[in-house]
Amino acid sequence: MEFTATLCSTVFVAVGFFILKTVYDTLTCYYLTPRRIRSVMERQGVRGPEPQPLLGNLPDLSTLISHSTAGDCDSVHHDIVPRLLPHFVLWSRQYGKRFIYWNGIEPRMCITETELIKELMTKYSTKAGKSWMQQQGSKHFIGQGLLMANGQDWHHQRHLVAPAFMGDRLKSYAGHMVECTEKLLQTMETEMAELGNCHELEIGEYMTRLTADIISRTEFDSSYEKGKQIFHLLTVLQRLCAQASKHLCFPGSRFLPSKYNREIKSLKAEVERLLMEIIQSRKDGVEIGRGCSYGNDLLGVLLNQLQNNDGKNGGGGGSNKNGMDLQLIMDECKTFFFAGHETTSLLLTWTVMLLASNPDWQEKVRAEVNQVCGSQPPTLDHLPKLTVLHMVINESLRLYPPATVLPRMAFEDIKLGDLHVPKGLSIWIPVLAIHHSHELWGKDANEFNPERFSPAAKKTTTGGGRHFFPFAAGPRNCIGQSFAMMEAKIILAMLIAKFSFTLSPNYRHAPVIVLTIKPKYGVQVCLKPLK
Ligand code: HEM
Repeated sequence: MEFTATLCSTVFVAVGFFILKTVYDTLTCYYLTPRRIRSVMERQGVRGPEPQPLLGNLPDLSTLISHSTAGDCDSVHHDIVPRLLPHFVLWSRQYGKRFIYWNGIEPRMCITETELIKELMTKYSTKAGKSWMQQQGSKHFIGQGLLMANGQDWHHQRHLVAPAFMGDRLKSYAGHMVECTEKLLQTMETEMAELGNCHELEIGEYMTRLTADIISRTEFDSSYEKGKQIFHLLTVLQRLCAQASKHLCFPGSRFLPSKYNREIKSLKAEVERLLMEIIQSRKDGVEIGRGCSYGNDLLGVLLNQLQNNDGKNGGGGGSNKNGMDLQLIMDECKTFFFAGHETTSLLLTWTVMLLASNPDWQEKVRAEVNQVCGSQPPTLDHLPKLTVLHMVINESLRLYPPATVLPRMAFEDIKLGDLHVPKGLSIWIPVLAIHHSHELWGKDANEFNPERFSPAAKKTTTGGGRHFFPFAAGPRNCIGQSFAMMEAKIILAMLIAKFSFTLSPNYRHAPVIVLTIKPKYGVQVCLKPLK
């Protein structure tokens, strides 16, 4: 009897404690922390629009964006900040260069001062990183890979992955890039021969196909066909995850056996099963002595790195740890595909749009390619000599940076210039607005002028790369930057040597942001084969 009473009172106390803790955590997360952050920032003069309870400034933000992007642009111009970031334009005018707004319950401080941005990116690569909200949004299709990792995990992964993107390893991917581009150009030529000589096509579609092909080949080489199948499933999975807001969403709803959740779960399982098959067959090959290394593709480099790490850590590290690292390798494979193919495809698509509407620059690039490469595809020796092409690519990345904002959440209190940034505050860097700033780039900031990236312009106050962050900066910059630049140069050089192109009258200039900057209706160009 006494025992039962004691048990009841213990359970009662435990349940009471649990309820109190849940109430306290909810109150802290939804009310106390945001209030504390707000008052710390207000004391430093950083203010912003009044937030609504729980929703923050999301309703204002979505109204502003849906108005500004309701129609197409009235001409092909590049003054796109008021269209794509109308909230930035409005709030920076009202509250100054630094302001704070609320994405639901998450406070976000927007900063545009490039000195502060560089300090944040170089000094605080482990003390600031990806927020829980960002990680949740992408965990089904990229998991805990490099892009979403934080702190020491990020540091460990960066160390593991870096050799795959450096020196001779990086150079060895050029052959795949040329091969895949040749195949695509051949397809385009055949299609054009069937349809007559001047042929209109949506170039974005072709560029997406090409960059997906290249990343499948560089990641999986001999297992390339299976790689393509995996990436197809990943694309479906990513689209499905993007629909999350249309489905019933409350704490714990992801555990419900709904049709939506089941579909995500089964696609994810299929992707991981196929990836594991490729990894296992590489490991078997080495273990039975058929090969002495895991291969020269990206996956092979990761598996070799893992083996070297195991060797250094005293061999094996236990099956549990090894199992964990294999999961990490699968996550990295998914991350490279996600981070590496759409961004590059958009860079290529916007560059074609810019060159199609600036025929003089198209001609300059073509003359340079012909002079440097002759009638051959570009080689590694040619690439550094394609300086005009390099300037054009940079200008395209300035006007249409695929990653329009860079988010970083402070995991502890940090000092940024004169600002005290409290733990839990997200810092948002509006790359697009910085790249279009008249103050930083001069009066012609919204014009296409690749000259600003010429070696001579670097010496002027508005030229060069001081305010240029398409690949972020510091230790946590884009690991695939050199890969992407090499790929973009090879593809554009080969395309421009084969075809001349103009913008089709059917092209509607309507950039939109859906994670990255996309042309809403694609980019229709008329291609003409060159002799
Ligand atoms: C034009 C093409 C590309 C652009 C504009 C671009 C841009 C960026 C940016 C801005 C970041 C920083 C994101 C952040 O921290 O919030 C980033 C990170 C990253 N990118 Fe790229 N990227 C491109 C191509 C690639 C390619 C080709 C790959 C791989 C094959 C790649 C892999 C990654 C990875 C793994 C990260 C995470 C790095 C880390 O957190 O340490 N990217 N990229």
